[in-house]
This record gives sequence, structure tokens and C-alpha cells, in this order.
Amino acid sequence: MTDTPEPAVAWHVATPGVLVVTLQRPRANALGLPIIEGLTEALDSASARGDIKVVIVSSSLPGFFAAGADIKHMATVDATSFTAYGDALRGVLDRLAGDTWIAIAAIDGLALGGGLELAMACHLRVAGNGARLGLPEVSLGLIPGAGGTQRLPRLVGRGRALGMMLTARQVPADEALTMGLVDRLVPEGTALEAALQLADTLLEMSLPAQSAVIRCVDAAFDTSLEDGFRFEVAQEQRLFEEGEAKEGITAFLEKRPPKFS
Ligand SMILES: CCCCCCCCCCCCC[C@H](O)CC(=O)SCCNC(=O)CCNC(=O)[C@H](O)C(C)(C)COP(=O)(O)OP(=O)(O)OC[C@H]1O[C@@H](n2cnc3c(N)ncnc32)[C@H](O)[C@@H]1OP(=O)(O)O
Repeated sequence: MTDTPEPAVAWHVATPGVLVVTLQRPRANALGLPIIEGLTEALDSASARGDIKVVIVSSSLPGFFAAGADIKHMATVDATSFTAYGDALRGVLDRLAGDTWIAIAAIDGLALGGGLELAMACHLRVAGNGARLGLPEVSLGLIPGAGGTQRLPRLVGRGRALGMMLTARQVPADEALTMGLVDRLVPEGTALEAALQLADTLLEMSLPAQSAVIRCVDAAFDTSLEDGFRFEVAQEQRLFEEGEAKEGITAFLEKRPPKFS
């Protein structure tokens, strides 16, 4: 009787409103089809539930968050499949990066190539002290093709992004914190625990308002300052009229915690 292999991705509701997605594809969480399909199913499950406010992406493999796109598989595909697989990977990362939820990457171990691109598609990143982050694609004759050339400079600035991508170097977690590539640095092996604590804080806030912040911040990189201000005002107005602002304001005046949906 052959044991059925463990799925490449597992997920569970850790606490109400918080979905933990666990990458568990030996030996390095290479982002092949099993992980792309697993991530897609996990996000489909979160969407279907309708009550998920925070998605945490973590790894159960010691020493690895994810080592990037599956190079072994890459060696076997033609250009058409390469593009198709790339589109599939970019598609699931774009879903993660959307405003439906707040996504946190809990990084212990190596986050390289597509693995770091996966982490950068998340809104926030928590890294354990031993983590190392890099985009080594130029060492393969490629570029970070799952959003890395666009998301990294937006996080750390042009100079640091070029320095990382042109040299393929791995950045230790403490340096990544000073660069703004990670948001919290925690003891090695505790990134998931810290991400769950961060999720508790996020859950106290209004998700419609947080989603509007995400839309405004993303707009800031794609529009003029003047148009960005206009977009911000429109979001603020909509939240005041239709959102949870009345509950938030009332709760403050009544000196009680707000009851957001
Ligand atoms: C559906 C997708 C299919 C893929 C084809 C199409 C892809 C389309 C992509 C388009 C979008 C681009 C996305 C992205 O930008 C591109 C990339 O991510 S390219 C890959 C970038 N990552 C790397 O270059 C890291 C490669 N790995 C390493 O440098 C080292 O393995 C390590 C991570 C530094 C660890 O080193 P060690 O501790 O010495 O361990 P090993 O090297 O022995 O590795 C252990 C074991 O894991 C295997 N492995 C490691 N990384 C990968 C990987 N990225 N893909 C596949 N397999 C990997 C390694 O081969 C070892 O396996 P074993 O030899 O024991 O069988």
C-alpha cells in the first residue's frame, strides 16, 4: 500500500479570520505546479469562506521558505510552457497581493527568487533571524519574472534593488529589516508565531478601511500626486458614507472597542 504523498501546500483556519497557508514541498519548496495549484486552491478556499481577513504564508520545511521557481521543471519545458507557468505563478501572486485580505509572509530560512517574489506579493513580511532573502535569477540567465523587478524597488528603493538583483546576493534578515524588505525581525524559527500575533492586531481594525489603504498605497506608485490625492479623498468619502467609520467613531466616543464586521 503506497502512502499518498503529502500535498505541496496545506492550509487551515488558525483563528477566526486567519488562514495559515503552509508550503511543504520537499526539499526546497520549489515553486512548481503543485505549489501553484495548492496556493490557488488555498486562496479559492479563503474566498469561498468569505470570513478570512488575514492570510499567512509559511513553510514547514526546515531552512527554506521557498527557493524559487522549480529549476528542475524549468529544464524540461519549452518557451510556451515557460510563459504559461510564469503566468500561472504571477496570477496567484497577484491574487495574494490584492485588497481582499491582508497577506503576511512568515519567513524562516531561505526566500529566494520566486520564493522572495511570493513574500513580496504579501503586504507584510515577518522574518526569523536566520532567514536570507535574494533574487538570484541573473545567475541563471533570467530575471525575477514573478513581479520581483517591480515590487523590490517599491519596497527598498532603486539602488538597493539593483544591488540585490545585479549581484544575486542573499540579504540576511537583519539587513532586510533595515532596508524595509521585512517589517518585523524575530528570533529564528518563530516567524509563524509572530505572524499570528501580528494578525491578532490586524483583526482589531476595519478590513474595509485597511483594503482602502492598500488601494491608495498601490495607486501612489501608478499615478500623479494630484490624482493620488483625489483617489485618497474618494476612498475616504466612501468609507465615511458606506464603511465602518460610524462604528469606529461611535465606539471611540463610547470608550469601547469597535465592533467591525
Ligand atoms: C510551474 C512552474 C514550473 C517551472 C517552470 C517555469 C517557470 C516559469 C517562471 C517564470 C517566472 C519567474 C519566477 C522566478 O523569478 C524565477 C526563479 O525563481 S528562478 C529560481 C531562483 N532560485 C534559485 O536560483 C535558488 C536555487 N537554489 C539554490 O541556490 C540552492 O539550492 C539553495 C537554495 C541556496 C540551497 O543550497 P543547499 O543548501 O546547498 O541545498 P541544495 O542546493 O542541495 O538544494 C537542496 C535540494 O533542493 C533543490 N532545489 C533547490 N532550489 C531549487 C529550485 N529553485 N528548483 C528546484 N529544485 C531546487 C536542489 O536541487 C536539491 O535537490 P536534490 O539535488 O537534493 O534533489
